[in-house]
Amino acid sequence: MERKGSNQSHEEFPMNGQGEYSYAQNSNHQRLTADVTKHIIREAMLEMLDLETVLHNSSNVIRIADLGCSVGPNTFFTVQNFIDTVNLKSQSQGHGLDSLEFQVYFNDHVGNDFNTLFKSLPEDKQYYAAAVPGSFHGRLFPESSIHVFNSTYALHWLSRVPREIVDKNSPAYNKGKIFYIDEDKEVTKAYSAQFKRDFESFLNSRALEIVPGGIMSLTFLCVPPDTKNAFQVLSNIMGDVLVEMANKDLISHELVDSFNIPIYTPASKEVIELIQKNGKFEIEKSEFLYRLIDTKRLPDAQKTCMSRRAWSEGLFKKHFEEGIVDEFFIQYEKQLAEQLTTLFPVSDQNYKDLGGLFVMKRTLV
Ligand SMILES: C[S@@+](CC[C@H](N)C(=O)[O-])C[C@H]1O[C@@H](n2cnc3c(N)ncnc32)[C@H](O)[C@@H]1O
Ligand SMILES: [Mg+2]
Repeated sequence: MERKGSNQSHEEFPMNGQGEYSYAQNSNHQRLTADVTKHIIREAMLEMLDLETVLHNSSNVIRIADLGCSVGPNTFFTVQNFIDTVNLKSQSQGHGLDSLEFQVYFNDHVGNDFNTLFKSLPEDKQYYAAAVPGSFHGRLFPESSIHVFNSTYALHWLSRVPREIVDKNSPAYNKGKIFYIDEDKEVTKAYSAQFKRDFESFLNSRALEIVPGGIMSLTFLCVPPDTKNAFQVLSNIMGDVLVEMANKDLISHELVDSFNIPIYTPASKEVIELIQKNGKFEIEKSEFLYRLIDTKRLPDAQKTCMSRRAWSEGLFKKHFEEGIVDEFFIQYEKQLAEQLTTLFPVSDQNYKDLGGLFVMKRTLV
């Protein structure tokens, strides 16, 4: 049997597929983002997309891939927006609606619940659906085969926990914490370096797979300038709860020390620099989502806990004994109830729903 806590380099932590804590039932925030970004993506795409160029007179099939699609329903909504937009463009370029066919590839880790995803495909969908299992940090498609790439709320996942932060002899060893804080320069540096390696390899793979003139839209956690990193604050409260549980001998300190969340929330500047350094994509739009989403919602401890549980439960179950996971989330919700309104006063407009949207076009080669 796999030893608990021994597998920090393993990269796969799929969202919950079904039930009360499922991603489908606890991804409203991501859905809200999709609503907000829909029009920006559409506008940018109408501006940038040239069907004559991307189809290259070879076929009438448009291939769209959603990377890190999870189990739905958000991915269906996102994909439909791309199809509607391509159809609009097609009309305006005089192609006529009937001439185009759509192939949609749903990508996620092999362990993703693709059955749940495919069982809930919209009945009236206007595309052919296929699954593409595997990590988007590497190659997924043949060269020059995809016209539109999308990824929503997935690219902040690292391919692994950075080596240094679990190495007891490294200055970046993250003892007693499960995430980075900006003040801890060595740990932050290790996280940032891992993101850089991962994002570079993502961009290199996509640059090969997308056709010249193809469109890529990326939305993920990322920190606009001068903004409080709410994701970081909420993650470190998780760490405090674990340390508290270890102090009560419910889990071992060793297990807490070796546990780390493999997510990085880059600064928007870091992302833009990496795209520019890669040189294969021209950015048409970069927007910060915190300005766009309604910030008047009260922080709600239960909802916050549920939505974080939907994406993180797999991580916890893999590392700790399954029996303590419920107790952990009960304690976490209690802590959130005590701290949320003080940490994030409603009057503070600068912390919520941080994220970045980057819409770009593959340069012509
Ligand atoms: C928070 S969900 C987002 C789902 C959906 N895109 C949405 O907006 O609701 C993140 C998804 O990214 C997937 N993911 C993370 N890293 C990945 C990787 N390297 N390759 C493929 N999928 C990945 C996770 O398995 C998860 O299903
Ligand atoms: Mg740790």
